[in-house]
Amino acid sequence: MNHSRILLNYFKLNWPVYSFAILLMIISNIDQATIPLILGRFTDDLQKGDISRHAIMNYSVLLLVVGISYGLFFGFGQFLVARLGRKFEFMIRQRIFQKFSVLNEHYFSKQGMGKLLSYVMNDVTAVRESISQGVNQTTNAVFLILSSIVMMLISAIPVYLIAICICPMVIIPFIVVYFGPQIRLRSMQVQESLATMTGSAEEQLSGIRVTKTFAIEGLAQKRFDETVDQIRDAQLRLVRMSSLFQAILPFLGAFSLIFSIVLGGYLTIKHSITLGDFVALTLYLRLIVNPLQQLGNVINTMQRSRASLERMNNLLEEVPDIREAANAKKLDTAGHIQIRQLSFNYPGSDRAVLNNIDLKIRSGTTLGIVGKTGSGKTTLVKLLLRVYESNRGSIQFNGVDIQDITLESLRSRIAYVPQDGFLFSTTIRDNIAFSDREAKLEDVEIAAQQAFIHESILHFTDHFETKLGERGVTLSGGQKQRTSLARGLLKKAPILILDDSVSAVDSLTEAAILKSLRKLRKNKTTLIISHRISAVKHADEIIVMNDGKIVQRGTHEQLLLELDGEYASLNRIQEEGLEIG
Ligand SMILES: Nc1ncnc2c1ncn2[C@@H]1O[C@H](COP(=O)(O)OP(=O)(O)OP(=O)(O)O)[C@@H](O)[C@H]1O
Repeated sequence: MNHSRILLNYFKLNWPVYSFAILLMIISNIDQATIPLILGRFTDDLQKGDISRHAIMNYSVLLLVVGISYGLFFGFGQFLVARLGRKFEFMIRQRIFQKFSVLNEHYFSKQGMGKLLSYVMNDVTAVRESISQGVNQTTNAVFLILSSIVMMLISAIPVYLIAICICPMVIIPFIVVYFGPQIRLRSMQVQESLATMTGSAEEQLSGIRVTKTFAIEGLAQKRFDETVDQIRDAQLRLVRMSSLFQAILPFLGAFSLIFSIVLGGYLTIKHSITLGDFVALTLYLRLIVNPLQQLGNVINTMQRSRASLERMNNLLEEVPDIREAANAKKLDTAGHIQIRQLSFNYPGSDRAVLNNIDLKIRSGTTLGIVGKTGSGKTTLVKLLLRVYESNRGSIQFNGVDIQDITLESLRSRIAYVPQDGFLFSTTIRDNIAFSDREAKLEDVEIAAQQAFIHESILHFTDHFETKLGERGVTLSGGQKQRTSLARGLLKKAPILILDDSVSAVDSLTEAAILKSLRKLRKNKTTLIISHRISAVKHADEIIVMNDGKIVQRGTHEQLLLELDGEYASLNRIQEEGLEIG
């Protein structure tokens, strides 16, 4: 896999601006490389003693022109490169987010939110910095070194003297080859530990309420501290290695200068070169040390960002587990839902969560699903929504296999109300009108009435415009569930799935909601998952699930007749408060 492809594509797309910026920087470096030459000539003129006021003036103006033009060219070139870097950052963040929206639940549960946040924040920034610094500093360094060498050759400094003085710096590429991979490995460890810390911070903050009620802030702190310690250790290992690498470069530069004063000084005394040449030579060598160090910096940054680039690239190339078939069709009518011999295990697990499920949900009927926790009820719904998919057995909507239906049309035909419906930090109205941002306030109000949350909303100062979340109102568990239910009802989908959606609501309100739903969903397909018999007893059919299998099916009355059955036991406990058999 070519990890640099994202960068290459970006460079290809923006090559005119990059070329122009690089040209500006090349000119600025040529400018800068003339300074030692000018100072060398000035020294020679000074030594000859025939320097006039006019000549001093000329040298001054020349240096001023060089300084100003250097500043202009260099500044504008750098600005263009930095701007392109920011554009890259912006574009990649958008692409990553687009990718997140097509990836499936399995990917998110496998990766963890903290890691994914770290991709969006740390990795993208690391790559952007490496592009900007890479282009700026590499261009500067390479062209300053080249122009300096050319200028030295143009002057009367003997080639052998230049070669000897530059000799110690030739070792630099070998040092880079030695240090590069080690720096890369250590920087990968830093990025990994940063991601772990972000994940831990995210988890600790999300669970802060639980932590506080259990009074275990100390334990939470300890867990977080461990991740910070990991970062510190990884950072220190990286800093040690990079500092050693960075220190060797100027050290070699100092060697070059020693050579120049020993050999150059000797040649000056012998009058083989002029004092001006000697001054120019030392100035050039000084001038070259910085760009060489810059090259080191660039290599360091590049090595560091390679790991980030690799992760970003892997993410962008991640193929969603669930994809639409090329010839997928829109689901026009939801129709009957037919499930045949459906079995399923979650990716990476060999435990069958669903086992040979055979079920027909006739269009316009209500199906009740009960069963112990972990018996596979929610999993069945996830397969109906194609959040996960199984290759054992089949699901058909209106006679069409689920895999031949477009994901958008499938999911827009189903309104799913989970037990813990997530509410966004926006207004109550926006939360309810989630599936249709253009919905009229009137429709939002009707949905709220149907979910029996309307009255509570009117108690808030801003009514439906009340903000929820961080800087807004916090709803109770039951209010949250009813808001989430209103969101599902507003969708007016042909299929409604309530997954334990009113479990946090008091019994009286629950009964009222269910009664109103029966009217509302008359002749519309509805699936009600619940632990309470009262929620499903009016359903046209009820299935009882146990360990991934349907162990009983029938109407409420039929199931009650099976006295030894799970359903009758559950009913006895709930209705009559009796112990199981
Ligand atoms: N993403 C997942 N990865 C692996 N296993 C999972 C995943 N989600 C659920 N499971 C497992 O699948 C089994 C069935 O879970 P499911 O959520 O379908 O049960 P449920 O009947 O809806 O339970 P409840 O009544 O408590 O909501 C459980 O053992 C659960 O641990």
